[in-house]
Amino acid sequence: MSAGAAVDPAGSPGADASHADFATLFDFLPIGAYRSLPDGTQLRANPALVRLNGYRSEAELLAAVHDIGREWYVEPDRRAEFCARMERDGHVTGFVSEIWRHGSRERIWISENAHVVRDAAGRLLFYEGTVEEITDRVQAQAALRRSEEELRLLTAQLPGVLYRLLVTPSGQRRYTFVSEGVRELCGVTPQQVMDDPELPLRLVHPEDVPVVADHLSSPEAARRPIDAVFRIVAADGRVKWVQMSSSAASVDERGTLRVGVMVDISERKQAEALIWQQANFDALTGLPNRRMLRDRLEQAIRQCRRDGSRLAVLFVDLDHFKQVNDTVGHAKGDLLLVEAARRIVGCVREVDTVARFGGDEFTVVLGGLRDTLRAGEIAQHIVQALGQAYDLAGETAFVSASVGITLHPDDAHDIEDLLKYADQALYVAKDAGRNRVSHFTPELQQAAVTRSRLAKDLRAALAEGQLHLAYQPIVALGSGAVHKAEALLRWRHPVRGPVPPGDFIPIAESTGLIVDIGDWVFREAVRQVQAWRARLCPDFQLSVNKSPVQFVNGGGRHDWIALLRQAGLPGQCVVLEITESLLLDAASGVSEQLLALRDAGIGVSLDDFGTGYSSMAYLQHYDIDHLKIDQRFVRHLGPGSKELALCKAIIVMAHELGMTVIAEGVETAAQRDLLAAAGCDYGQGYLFARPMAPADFEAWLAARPPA
Ligand SMILES: Nc1nc2c(ncn2[C@@H]2O[C@H](COP(=O)(O)OP(=O)(O)OP(=O)(O)O)[C@@H](O)[C@H]2O)c(=O)[nH]1
Repeated sequence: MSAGAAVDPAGSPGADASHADFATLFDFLPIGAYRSLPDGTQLRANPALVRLNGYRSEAELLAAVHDIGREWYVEPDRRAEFCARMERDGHVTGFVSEIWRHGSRERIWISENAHVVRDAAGRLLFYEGTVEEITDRVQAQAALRRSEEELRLLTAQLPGVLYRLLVTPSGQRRYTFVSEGVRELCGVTPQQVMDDPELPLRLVHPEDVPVVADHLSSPEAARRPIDAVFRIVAADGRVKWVQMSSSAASVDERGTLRVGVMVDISERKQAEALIWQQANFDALTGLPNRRMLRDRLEQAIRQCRRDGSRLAVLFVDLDHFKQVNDTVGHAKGDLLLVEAARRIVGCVREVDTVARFGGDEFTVVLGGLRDTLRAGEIAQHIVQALGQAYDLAGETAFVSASVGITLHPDDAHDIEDLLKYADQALYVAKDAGRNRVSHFTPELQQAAVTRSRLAKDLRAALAEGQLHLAYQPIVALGSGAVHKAEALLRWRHPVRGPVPPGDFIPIAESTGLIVDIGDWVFREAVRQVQAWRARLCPDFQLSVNKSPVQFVNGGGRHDWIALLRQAGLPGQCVVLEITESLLLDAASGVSEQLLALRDAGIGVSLDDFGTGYSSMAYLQHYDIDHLKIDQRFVRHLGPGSKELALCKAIIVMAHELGMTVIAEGVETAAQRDLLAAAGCDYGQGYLFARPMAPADFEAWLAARPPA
């Protein structure tokens, strides 16, 4: 474009009709068209170009414009560039520049197409071209760029990756925005992803490709929302868990525009894995815990149903493990548990489950059993393995184990029953002396039901006055005098009648009821001894049994010594009968409690002597007043018998240690005479009398010849 009007724009006078046609086109073109000289002189401008420049007529424009190069382009260099290209190429296409709207000096954007027009001799005549105003387009693009930049800045600090993805109707994918977070998450740049839309797919962990591929399967799939969790392998090789959520933001003829976000959830996954591990496995031994055991057992039962095989559940419990803790300490106790777990695992196949059920109890599930005898063999093997010496950080310890076995489907079908029955079988193994294997039988279940009913009834028995004491005399063998008796607990069940003590006392002990019952027994005995001291003999003495359970937690709820004091009775009026097993328990403060009894003058009698551990060290260590020789020795007494030799030895030893001796279960005069001859102080048994109600006791005593 340039000033001046030297050249007739339509050509020489007499131009033909085709020129006139061109002139029409020129005038009505919706975009600007011009002719100018390389020096910037404007020759012609069509009405559209006149308007573009803010003039009313071509003449006005041509008169106003002098040098298009200097007057038009905002960047003066643009004209030089334009001319250089025209000279070099003979044309320019889509040449975009910012210019001044000539008439108003307003800045606008244009796009030019132009070419050089030469004469037949090749001499340059003029430039000819079109000008289209594209200000709106350029501004829209600039606005878009600005908003993209804003988006980039805004999202640069966000954890994870934000992206915009165009999926064309033919399924082609193009990322139109990827946030900076992709560097941190995937180790690639946003530009790399935008240049190579397949790159993100190549980062998906090979095993998780199906998770993602499903969403790419079709253009329809591209419109569905995605919420997927999968792994990626970042550019540096690190595997990360990511969660990707994306949905279609718009759908038009260009395709589906999706917006999405992908965040790193590796830490959450790790925490979940840890929580799962802690929820399902035992921290000490690493074995499945009770909860996981249930899952495994469920699976094993399903397998049995499918293939008709059987399974065995083994409850393995260490014997007297409490003593191990008490002797070597809890930390070494832990080492033993870990080693025990290892040994049990070593006894079974890899497909079997070994779980820690709790404390010192393990559960083994042997699946796919064809031969159920195998379960017993494995159980024996476990007992044997656990019975070997343990090296606990330099200290050697021994422990035995008991095992209860139950079978599916033979004994039970569901998990609850299987676990319950295995526990019942274990109870039997423990009861029979430990260090052994016991199988569940239906009778066990019956016995367990009876036990649980009795436990329920026993709670009511105390409140409802169903308990009472029977008294068995303890006779001085030398003189025949009776100044002592043992108070024995009896239960008359309203429906069952008398329940043997051997049936209900273990229940009272295992349920803790023995503490309340024991207190009642003591008070009742004190009341009785007070009465008999007044009526029968001023130094009458009653023995009362005290179970080891009553020594736990400081010895029960009531202070027996204070009770005696309140009754105005001396400690000497009662003797507490304890068992040897109590003395094994060094940790329960037994020693202190026994000392307190002695200080109060209450005698202590060691019951069933000779049947348990019978360690001489206990006799030396504790203050024991009386030894009761167990009836098993007395029953087989005969002249020259081993039992007689043992009784004699016990009597001599006890006397040497300052104790008196009472023989239990004396049933015949011969036994009485042998014991008396051996120096035994007292005898108790059916020969003299059975346990009796107080009135019967008094009548019996009254009927005896005086000592
Ligand atoms: N060292 C250690 N001891 C534990 C752990 N869990 C439980 N125990 C102890 O294990 C003992 C389990 O006692 P029980 O099974 O009731 O009794 P026991 O002494 O083994 O005797 P029986 O089972 O009747 O033969 C208790 O003394 C618990 O304190 C543990 O994680 N570590």
